[in-house]
Amino acid sequence: MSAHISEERQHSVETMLSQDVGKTVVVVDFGSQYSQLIARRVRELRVYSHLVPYDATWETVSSLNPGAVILSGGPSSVYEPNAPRLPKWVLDSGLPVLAICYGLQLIAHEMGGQVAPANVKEYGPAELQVEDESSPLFDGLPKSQRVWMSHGDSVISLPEGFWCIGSTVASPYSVVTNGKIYGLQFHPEVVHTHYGREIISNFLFKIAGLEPVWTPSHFIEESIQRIKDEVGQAKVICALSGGVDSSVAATLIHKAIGDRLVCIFVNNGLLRLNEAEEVLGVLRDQQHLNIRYVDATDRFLSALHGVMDPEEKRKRIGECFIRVFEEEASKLGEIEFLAQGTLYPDVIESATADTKAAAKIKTHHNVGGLPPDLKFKLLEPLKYLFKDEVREVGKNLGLPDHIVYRHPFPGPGLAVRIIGEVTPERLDIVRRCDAIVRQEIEKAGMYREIWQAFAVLTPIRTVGVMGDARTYGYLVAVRAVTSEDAMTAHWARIPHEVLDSIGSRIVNEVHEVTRVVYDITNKPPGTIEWE
Ligand SMILES: Nc1ncnc2c1ncn2[C@@H]1O[C@H](COP(=O)(O)OP(=O)(O)OP(=O)(O)O)[C@@H](O)[C@H]1O
Ligand SMILES: O=c1[nH]c(=O)c2[nH+]cn([C@@H]3O[C@H](COP(=O)(O)O)[C@@H](O)[C@H]3O)c2[nH]1
Ligand SMILES: NC(=O)CC[C@H](N)C(=O)O
Ligand SMILES: [Mg+2]
Repeated sequence: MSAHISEERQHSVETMLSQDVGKTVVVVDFGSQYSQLIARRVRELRVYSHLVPYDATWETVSSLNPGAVILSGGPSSVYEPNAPRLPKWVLDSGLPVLAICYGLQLIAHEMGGQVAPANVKEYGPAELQVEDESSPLFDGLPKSQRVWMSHGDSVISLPEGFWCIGSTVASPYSVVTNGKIYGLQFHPEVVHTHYGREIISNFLFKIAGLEPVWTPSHFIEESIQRIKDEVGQAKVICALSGGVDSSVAATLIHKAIGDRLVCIFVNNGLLRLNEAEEVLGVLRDQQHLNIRYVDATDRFLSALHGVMDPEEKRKRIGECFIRVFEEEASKLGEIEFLAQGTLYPDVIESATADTKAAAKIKTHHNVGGLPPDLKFKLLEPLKYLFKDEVREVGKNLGLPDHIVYRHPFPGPGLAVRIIGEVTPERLDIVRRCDAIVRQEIEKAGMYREIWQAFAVLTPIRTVGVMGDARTYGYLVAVRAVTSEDAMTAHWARIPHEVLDSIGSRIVNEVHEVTRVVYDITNKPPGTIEWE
């Protein structure tokens, strides 16, 4: 069933893309850490960009209305036996190609050149000398420029028909072309390459001849029209959490269909301190959305009774959400659509779920957690945006900053921040700890720079001493990360004084807790949430 859902979602995303946002730049992902970043850089230049795995078929790619191809870097070496190959469609399609790092090495290797381990491995900055100032790739750029390298292999001989247009001391073939394909040994997508943005821009506009038509406000107008067309005279319920994604989705849909939208905000008993009051205060009273508030605490907590396994928790929560939406819908007459604030990373994950490279990490309640007998059609107007792009749309829609910049909070809520069984007592403990973490982060003026900050309650008990007496209570972990899109994250370098006040406040104010630790795991290898 989930494979079926993912095909359907993939199909509808492709249909929408080809109609509304101009040509797409297809980024072929060979496993680089920066593949996502390449797609973002292209969109920052107002051209829509879509990431596909290296084994995507031409059928998939052609349905995206491609205007150019970018090959990403990657950890493999082209001469290794199982290294990812160049998809045949790349050359057959005749599309303009920008090949970065591993991408360049693949082009050289597969078109008759040679790649070998370099004498000097290059990680970090290098000075690029432009050899051909008349190349459109370097239009308007200086002859010498700082670029950023990260490679152990190098191209040592060029395929027929290629010539060199830029070099560094360690990499003579840093920039090569045959007039249609452009290869770069360095990474134009990282900010350390001083003219990276300009190089990508020259490729898009001067070489591939694309149009910069993809913008947030363009997106708003287009998607309002699209929602009107898709929904017709039907009614929609929107699953609204107060998070930025569903608030932006609901606002767009409200603009499109007015009162035929009813939002459902579910208190699942797994929310943060005062969350229900705050969300209703802002979205109902200030933004004038039509919101039904459903307190389904008992239903969720009894579904979670005795459940220890994280995946089982997520499945039960996903199911409870849908049952609540169904019950509410039945009170509202004929409801055809369920709207959700699903984002592009969810679509990528579901689209690649059945390829050999993708592993199931966890079931996001709004994607993999949907029951097979779902009777609504899904309406997901944000499903090809990243979080920071959604924030930009939100700002353009006039949503207040505290919604636009609100930290993400997962639908399964505090349930995935309690290791082991979820009980009312444990929820109360983790909720109070979480409030302290957030208050201290805000007080330190760090709210915006941090992606998410929260507390996790472990079932471990440890000994302490307070007022000369022995204590024995829970171990709480504090987690704070920085991230661009939650696909990767770093643990946040919070100043020791701030950690100190978080730690002492938790132990002093939440008596059930005797010890606080700080989580210093990046993603990967960790995930942001503990379950
Ligand atoms: N308590 C809730 N009540 C109703 N719908 C919810 C609730 N929690 C989550 N959802 C639905 O699930 C979707 C996914 O949740 P998710 O947390 O990823 O997004 P969000 O809450 O809108 O934004 P953010 O990621 O910033 O928290 C939401 O967009 C919303 O449609
Ligand atoms: O709506 C959601 N439903 C879920 O089931 C879910 N699981 C994780 N998250 C959020 O997604 C981001 C990435 O989280 P992980 O690194 O833990 O996978 C982080 O921002 C998490 O908070 C969820 N959001
Ligand atoms: N960043 C990359 O794409 C690296 C390519 C290849 N693995 C190398 O080390 O040269
Ligand atoms: Mg949320």
